[in-house]
Amino acid sequence: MALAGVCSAAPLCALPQSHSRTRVPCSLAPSSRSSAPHRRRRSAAAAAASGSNAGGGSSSTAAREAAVTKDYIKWAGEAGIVSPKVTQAYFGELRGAKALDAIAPDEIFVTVPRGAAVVVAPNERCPCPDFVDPAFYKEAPWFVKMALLLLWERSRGRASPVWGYIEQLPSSIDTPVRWSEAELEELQYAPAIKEIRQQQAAWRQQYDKFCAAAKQGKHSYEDFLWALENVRSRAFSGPYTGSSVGEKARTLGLLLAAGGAYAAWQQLPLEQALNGLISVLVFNIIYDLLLSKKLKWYALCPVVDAINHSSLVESNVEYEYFRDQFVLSTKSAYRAGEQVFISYGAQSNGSLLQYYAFTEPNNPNDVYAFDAAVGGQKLQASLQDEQLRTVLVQAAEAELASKPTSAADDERLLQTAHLMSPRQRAAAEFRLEKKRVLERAICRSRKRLGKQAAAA
Ligand SMILES: C[S@@+](CC[C@H](N)C(=O)[O-])C[C@H]1O[C@@H](n2cnc3c(N)ncnc32)[C@H](O)[C@@H]1O
Repeated sequence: MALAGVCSAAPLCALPQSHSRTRVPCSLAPSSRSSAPHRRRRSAAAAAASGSNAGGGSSSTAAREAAVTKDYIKWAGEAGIVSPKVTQAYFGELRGAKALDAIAPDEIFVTVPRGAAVVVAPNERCPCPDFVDPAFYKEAPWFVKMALLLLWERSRGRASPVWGYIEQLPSSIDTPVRWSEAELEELQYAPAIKEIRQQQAAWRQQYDKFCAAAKQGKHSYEDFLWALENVRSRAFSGPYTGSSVGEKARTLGLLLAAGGAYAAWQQLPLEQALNGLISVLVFNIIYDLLLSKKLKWYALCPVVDAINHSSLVESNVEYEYFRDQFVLSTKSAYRAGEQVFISYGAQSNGSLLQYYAFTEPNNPNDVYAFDAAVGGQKLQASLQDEQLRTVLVQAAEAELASKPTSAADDERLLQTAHLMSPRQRAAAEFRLEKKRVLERAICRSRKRLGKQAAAA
């Protein structure tokens, strides 16, 4: 899931009202209805307790999962997370969040203090220099930094402030980064296969670098994947707003102490020295809010990230600057007992499969990219609308015809999905949706061509 764009629900000039809701929106970094291979993704703790990673439906597994959920809820409360209207629940095989009470549109129903989240901020010093070489941390991309933080926090066990969160994370997500070449080919979609191959190579490279930079113990590639997959399927990002007000207040305390000493030394009236210091502080805050929007920060927000995706809903994860907390609201209303959804952003099925391991049926953000050359001829920029459309329709039809299976074949296969491996099933769902995107585009274009011909 990526944290989004622009700033603040409250106007920036509202700065002096330091308890106004100055918020910065976030979105889930690069979405129940699909049947992803990892649908029943047990928590690391539940899997460890049974000594296996495979999903299972036994009553002892259910009991362990219930215990993990109970621990998680307890931990969340102690960490200051406020979410009285939602709880973790299973919807078939898929874990998600259930409304315990009616949730109104725009109501804030989850509040997560920054201290209960795992955060990567720009230019921040490596928080775990005993765990990994800070030089590697500094140069690593944000998702590797966050994966390192997860591994570090996990290694601390109950001493970690986020142990309750880490315990309930899925033990494995089985995104296509783990798939073999033959399994990837089943996707029947070249752009996705290419991206996943690149990701496989890049993650391996990062792992090798991590092994060289690790200062504590040995870490398997499986451990590294666990962390990266959780990060890529759960993190939010947003415009960076600088250090929190709490940190600013501590800085102010130091400045005041220094200011007092300075005033004494210079024989200046204390007030005058403090005025200067306070304006420095205000300037810093204004600077953070106004100028640092382009810098991004990333957060794993417990409870918020327990909620599944639907591209049919609108939701907001925002950071309240002055309260130093993340808050969640949606534009939808939910009744008690219903599954709650949020949006991870406008993501195509390519990115949903690659990072979240599922495909959303009828995803309005799905696209189909292909090389539109027909009969060896490249498209001419000078083609008129109608000609262009005709060529595109032909190219799209040729593309569909080139597939090893038709949409009807895939639909038939999926009728007996229980006979397929989870990866085969995920691949079939994905390629069927891609074919539907092409078919809809062809159908629309043919209609338009028909109208144009009738009008001529
Ligand atoms: C942010 S987590 C959401 C909570 C997660 N289901 C859990 O058990 O912790 C994102 C993951 O949830 C699953 N997920 C979210 N929305 C889904 C959907 N609409 N259909 C299937 N799986 C979904 C995917 O496995 C995805 O990687």
